[in-house]
Amino acid sequence: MPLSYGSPFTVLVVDDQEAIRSALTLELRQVGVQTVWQAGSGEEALEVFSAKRPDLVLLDIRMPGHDGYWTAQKIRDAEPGNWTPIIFLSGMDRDEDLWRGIEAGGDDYLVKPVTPTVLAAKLRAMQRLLGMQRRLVAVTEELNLANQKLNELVERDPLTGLVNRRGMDRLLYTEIRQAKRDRKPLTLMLCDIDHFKRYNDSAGHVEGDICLQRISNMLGQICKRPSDVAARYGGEEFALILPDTPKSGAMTFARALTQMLSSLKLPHPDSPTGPLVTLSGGITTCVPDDSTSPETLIMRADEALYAAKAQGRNRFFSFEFQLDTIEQLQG
Ligand SMILES: Nc1nc2c(ncn2[C@@H]2O[C@H](COP(=O)(O)OP(=O)(O)OP(=O)(O)O)[C@@H](O)[C@H]2O)c(=O)[nH]1
Repeated sequence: MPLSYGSPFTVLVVDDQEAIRSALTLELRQVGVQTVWQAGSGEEALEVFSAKRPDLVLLDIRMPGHDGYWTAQKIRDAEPGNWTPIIFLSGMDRDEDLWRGIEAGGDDYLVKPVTPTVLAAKLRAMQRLLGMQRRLVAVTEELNLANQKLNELVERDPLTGLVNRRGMDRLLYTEIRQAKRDRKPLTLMLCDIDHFKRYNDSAGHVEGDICLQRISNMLGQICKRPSDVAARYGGEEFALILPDTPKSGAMTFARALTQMLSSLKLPHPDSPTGPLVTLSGGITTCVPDDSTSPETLIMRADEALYAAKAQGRNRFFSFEFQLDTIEQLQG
């Protein structure tokens, strides 16, 4: 009685004797296999295998030229990480022959002649294994995807959608190493919304959250290069990691950022600095060496931020440049 294979099941029959190939093909068709490909040698088997990717290989051992052991080994080499069941069909019935077949990469070993019932039973068993292997691959892929998503979520700030502190720490570490390798300048900016406590106290926390989201959108937009990163560093503090950005470029970037923010005209309900939401920022730029660490960069940027606040807020300051964005405009 023909077996039902659910999805189409394809078999490659490899035997140097045409009569055996034809007889096996007939038997396979009788037990319900829709597609059977044939190959008369090891080399031909490899060609057909690569082109057709059958679900199962029935492989003769003794063939002129390359034998079945060689062919099985080559098939295994041709599909790293994959598995196509290989059943050896041979007239050799010693235990050592069976052992060698399994060692060479075969999954089962049948002694010719094989009755249709035995062949059907073996096909059924291999098909079951193949189904399990495919499910395993699918589940592994799903798991990898879920892990990837989870990692992304773990490094995302839910309120603003920016990279969070955890992600920033990882990326900063990576970028320091990269910049050190490339001997390229790396800039870190820490920015802080001015008088944000007063904003919250006056407009309420919900409005405060919306303000944080608007600033985050703007920071995300201004980071145009794929390697630039905008992160939410803390409550109302943000960090920008700008690879391959020298001191002068960092100041230009900070000026553009300030202009973009002022063009947004976000009202601040209670700021001594003015009627609009403003940012202060600390900038540090260096070509990292062995002494550079995320901590040292963050500390330097934080000190510069403190200086920007002390100089009157609504400006970005860089110790390396010894200028803030206001002085630079005036100069
Ligand atoms: N709405 C909202 N507020 C936050 C969030 N995280 C931190 N804050 C607020 O941000 C404010 C930060 O206040 P401070 O550190 O005193 O700084 P500031 O008022 O901005 O003053 P300066 O930085 O000196 O200009 C606090 O009132 C926090 O409650 C948040 O997720 N949502």
